[in-house]
Amino acid sequence: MKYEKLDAAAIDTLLTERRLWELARDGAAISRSFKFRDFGEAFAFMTRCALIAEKLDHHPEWFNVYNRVDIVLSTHAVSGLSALDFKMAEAIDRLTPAD
Ligand SMILES: C[C@H](O)[C@H](O)[C@H]1CNC2=NC(N)=NC(=O)C2=N1
Repeated sequence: MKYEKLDAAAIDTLLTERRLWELARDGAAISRSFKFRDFGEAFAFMTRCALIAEKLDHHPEWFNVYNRVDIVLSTHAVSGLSALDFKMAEAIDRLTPAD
């Protein structure tokens, strides 16, 4: 397996570098919500996320309504979090100004 399941201590450490994300699903995922001016901006953001997802071969679970995008990251192959989720979160954070 290329990416292994992270333990709670490793997750805690990585979360300190990813302040805008929070643990979800009992520690099996991380999540962050985004708000944009309108649907066009939200969808443009999702398009950029999709390109990252394809590049990393790691795909978000997400929900969009109008200007809101909720993202949940989890590694299905390990039924929990792997380093790839944090790599993806970091890349997504770089798309948006810190809010
Ligand atoms: C075959 C392919 O590499 C796998 O199915 C990838 C695709 N994208 C993925 N995305 C996520 N979030 N978790 C996975 O385990 C995963 N696996």
